[in-house]
Parts: sequence; C-alpha cells; structure tokens
Amino acid sequence: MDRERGILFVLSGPSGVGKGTVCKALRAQKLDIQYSVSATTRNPRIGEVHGVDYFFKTKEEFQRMIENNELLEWAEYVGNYYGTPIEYVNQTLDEGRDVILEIEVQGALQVRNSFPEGVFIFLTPPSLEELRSRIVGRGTETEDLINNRMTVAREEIEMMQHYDYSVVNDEISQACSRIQSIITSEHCKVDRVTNRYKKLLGDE
Ligand SMILES: Nc1ncnc2c1ncn2[C@@H]1O[C@H](COP(=O)(O)OP(=O)(O)OP(=O)(O)O)[C@@H](O)[C@H]1O
Ligand SMILES: Nc1nc2c(ncn2[C@@H]2O[C@H](COP(=O)(O)O)[C@@H](O)[C@H]2O)c(=O)[nH]1
Repeated sequence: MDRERGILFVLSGPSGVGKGTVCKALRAQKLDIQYSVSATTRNPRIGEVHGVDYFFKTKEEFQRMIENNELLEWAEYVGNYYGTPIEYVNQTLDEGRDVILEIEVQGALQVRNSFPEGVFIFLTPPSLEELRSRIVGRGTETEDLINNRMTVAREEIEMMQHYDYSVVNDEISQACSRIQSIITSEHCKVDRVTNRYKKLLGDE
C-alpha cells in the first residue's frame, strides 16, 4: 500500500465528562480527522439527527448488525446498545485519514484487542461532583438514569489504567489543545514514520 494508514484515536470516559463537547470543539478547529457515527438502540434526544449524532436502530436491527459482523465493537450501556460500524472505520483508515471514536469503556477495551496500534485517550472530569452537575445540567436524563450513569462512571474511571493518555476536561479549550498535542506527537512517533524514511532512503 502506497499511502500510510490513518491512525485510530479512541476517546472515552464517563458519560457527561464532555466527550461530545470536546469533539465538537475539535471539529470547529477543522482538524484533519474524521468522526465515526455510532449505532444505538436508545431513543433520540431532542435535536439529535439520524446519521449525524447516531444511527438510531431497533434492537432487532442492532442484533442483525452484530450477526453480520458489521460492528467493530459494541456494548450494552445502561440498558441500551451502542456500537461502531466497522466499514467506515476501515475504509477511512485505508484512505490514510485518521478516525476518532467517542465510545464508552467496555467498547474501547474491545477495540484495544483488534487495533493494538490505536491511541486510547481517557477524558476525566475535574471531580465526581462536577461530573454529576454536568449530567444534571445537560437535562437529558431522569434522576434514576443519572444515578445509574454515576455508578458506571466510578467503574469506568478505575479502567483508566488501560489507556495511553489521560486528559482532564476542566476547560474545553485546554482539553482540546491537550488532545491536539497527543495527535501531533502520535504522528511523529518513530515506529509510525519508519516506512516513510525507508522510502526516502530508497530501501523500498
Ligand atoms: N469543560 C467543561 N466545563 C463545563 N461544562 C462542560 C465541559 N465540557 C462539557 N460540559 C458540559 O457537560 C455536559 C455533558 O457534556 P457532553 O454531552 O459533551 O458529555 P459526553 O461525555 O459526550 O456525554 P455522553 O457520554 O453521555 O454522551 C454538557 O451540558 C456540556 O455542555
Ligand atoms: N461502546 C460504545 N459506546 C458508545 C458508542 N457510541 C457512544 N457510546 C457511549 O455510550 C455512552 C452513552 O451515550 P449517550 O449518547 O447515550 O449519552 C457514552 O459513554 C458514549 O460515549 C459506541 O459506538 N460504542
């Protein structure tokens, strides 16, 4: 293959920490990176658009995607299924473009197995109190669901040790610039650029 493969970045962290907000801010900076759209069985929130925020699926449709091996990873999270369509990811990486996945921890650990060369970033809240207040402030979940998400959040934070980087989302702009630094440094890693130098020296 002539072109270098893109790099797969996985951004995860507890619900409400600000993954979506940070990705939106990264998009606004027009980074050269593509955003995967997940499939889910949860109901759309007000303003969410099919094919933009998620591909909204019935349980049967999601089950078929699993059976047809259409998902790179999938997980059940607080009563709903979420998964990453594999075709878009592979095709985009093959075109030499980077992809970012915004997913929860069980799914991220599955991706770790199939893409050990991926870059795994864990977004952390400044505190658990702030995390709760962000979920409450978003106004999209009932109190029961907020409590469920907070319980899962504690378990997820314990899994941070399996990631390559931890980025605190205190200020959105600072969290974005930390992630941009990670992207830049991953592109400069010697084991990723070796082929480029081989070509330069005429070894290939
Ligand atoms: N750095 C920040 N400071 C203050 N508020 C923030 C910050 N980042 C995000 N928020 C707010 O926190 C709430 C949750 O953010 P967001 O929806 O992006 O989280 P998420 O991690 O994508 O959640 P989920 O995983 O449930 O989709 C939003 O109301 C957002 O505006
Ligand atoms: N394993 C996966 N997790 C995903 C995917 N897409 C989103 N998510 C995560 O699910 C929770 C809940 O999301 P919400 O939109 O209902 O608040 C959150 O942590 C998301 O990051 C996916 O494809 N796979």
